[in-house]
Amino acid sequence: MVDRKVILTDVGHSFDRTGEDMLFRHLTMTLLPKHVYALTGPSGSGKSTLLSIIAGWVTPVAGSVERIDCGRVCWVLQNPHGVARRSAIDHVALPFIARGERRRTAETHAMELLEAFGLSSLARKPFRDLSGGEAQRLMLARGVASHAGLLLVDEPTAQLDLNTAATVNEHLHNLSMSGAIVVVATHDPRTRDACTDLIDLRDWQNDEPAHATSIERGGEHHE
Ligand SMILES: Nc1ncnc2c1ncn2[C@@H]1O[C@H](COP(=O)(O)OP(=O)(O)OP(=O)(O)O)[C@@H](O)[C@H]1O
Repeated sequence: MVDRKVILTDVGHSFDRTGEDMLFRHLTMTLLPKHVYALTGPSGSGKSTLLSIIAGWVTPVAGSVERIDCGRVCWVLQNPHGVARRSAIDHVALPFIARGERRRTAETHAMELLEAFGLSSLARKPFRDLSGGEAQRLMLARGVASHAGLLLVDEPTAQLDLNTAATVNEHLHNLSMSGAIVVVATHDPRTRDACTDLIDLRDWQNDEPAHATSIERGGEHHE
């Protein structure tokens, strides 16, 4: 875990076969644990694409990505998929059971996480009955349960009220402090401000190399 990092070197991507219409280019940075990276940019600028590149699911047309000691990669989608008939608690207990815990202990641990994410009253509800925001928080709880080393989150607070959004942001921070690398694609200024570092894709649309900036709590950011 000490050496966990993702190294992006001169990364660029285009879905255009000619490679002329690059979404971003020359993206060079190292992502580290204990940081929460806000990935911002206008709709269509390539945030989800960059998350897929960081996860290793898309190969960039330019540059390279090295994932060192990242362990389990967990992706929390905006509209996550679960097992329709399985209960919320089952979704979170499963990673504990997979690591050898007895069901009862796993359910106790899962319940603690459901409480932390404001979902304890929904524990026995089947996944198909959860709202979009509830389903997404459930998947974040599952990400924590599965000890993800690299957590990629798409718009975690878009569908949430202020208090729940603040709780989710706090958990993303806690997760990063426990040793995970967390990257959050977001349009929400509150979520951006709750992150430690900013990757604004608008900075990477030109030929000149840019860099990630760190964010001061309270909204201002500096280099
Ligand atoms: N598999 C694909 N093939 C072709 N074009 C794609 C593919 N995936 C995404 N694109 C295009 O690439 C661009 C970037 O898409 P992406 O989903 O990464 O943007 P985004 O910044 O996450 O957008 P939003 O904020 O709206 O979610 C868009 O124009 C999209 O249509």
